[in-house]
Amino acid sequence: MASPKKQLQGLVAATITPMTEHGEINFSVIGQYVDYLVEEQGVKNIFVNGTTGEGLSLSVSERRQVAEEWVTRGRNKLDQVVIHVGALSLKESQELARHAAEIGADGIAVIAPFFLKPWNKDVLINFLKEVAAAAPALPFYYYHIPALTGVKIRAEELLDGIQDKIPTFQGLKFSDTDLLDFGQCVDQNRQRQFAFLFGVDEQLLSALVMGATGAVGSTYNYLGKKTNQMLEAFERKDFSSALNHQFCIQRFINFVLKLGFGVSQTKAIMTLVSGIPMGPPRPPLQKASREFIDDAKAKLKSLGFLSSTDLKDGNLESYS
Ligand SMILES: CC(=O)N[C@H](C=O)[C@@H](O)[C@H](O)[C@H](O)CO
Ligand SMILES: CC(=O)C(=O)O
Repeated sequence: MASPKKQLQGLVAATITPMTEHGEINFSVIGQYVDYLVEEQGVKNIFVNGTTGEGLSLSVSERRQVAEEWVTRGRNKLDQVVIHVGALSLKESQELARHAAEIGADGIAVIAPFFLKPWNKDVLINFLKEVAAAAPALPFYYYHIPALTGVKIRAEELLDGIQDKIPTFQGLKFSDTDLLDFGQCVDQNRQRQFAFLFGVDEQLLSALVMGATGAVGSTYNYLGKKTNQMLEAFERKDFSSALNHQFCIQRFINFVLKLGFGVSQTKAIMTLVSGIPMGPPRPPLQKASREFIDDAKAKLKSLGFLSSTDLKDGNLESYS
């Protein structure tokens, strides 16, 4: 069993993998990035090499280096560093799990393999179990993201009896809008000290009502402060303020979703708000358009997420 650790709570930023204009990983800005999250956004947990981090577009060697850099730079600054180690190859996934343990990460997360897919709960559990066993001292999180993996096995079903199979199981990152499934995960596991981490940032308040203990998301990179205000309002049972904060966040996310929003756009927005150059995404993804950036910038400004002194356009010069 994993050593009883402090439960993963509050906001977890799904980190972006910064890249150079030539498509190589830009390790040099990760130190600054850690400081930015902690000092400017009040976010002290990270989720590395996930969807936002283009984890599945990196080589195994790159994933190891990225994980190591975040753990090193985050030491004594971050509370927890969770590494996503999911891969299509069980061997690769196990290698990454072992590596996460070696470098002193605080946990590992795994998505369902999405090419040759598990067709039922037991088959999926078996795969996850083999990965978890490669890092027997690390808390294990299942990353449920059916829209991207195509694996629609309900999380509620998966969690039923999971600790018997995976003794290090510690929680769920739930990136889906099915609040019945999410609520039942919480309801049926109340006796257990699991972390229930919600992954749809624009609906977090509803998930808090349903029992979420934290959240992992891309927007906490740059809307962490605002989202923390929502969490605080919820804590003190000031639901009308909490709702106002959620609506404000929704106005931004709704706006960008309509323009077309994904990892590329997240990289551009983070560059704009933090001033730290995130660079382009890796193919098949393509850089966000100049038009997207102009529109997003105007929206961020009008919602008060970007003060005019924050504008660090220099880093966006390569967008055209
Ligand atoms: C599919 C995806 O990347 N989801 C992210 C995390 O799970 C979220 O943080 C979204 O980016 C966010 O909720 C906006 O839709
Ligand atoms: C959003 C998220 O959790 C991810 O990028 O994996």
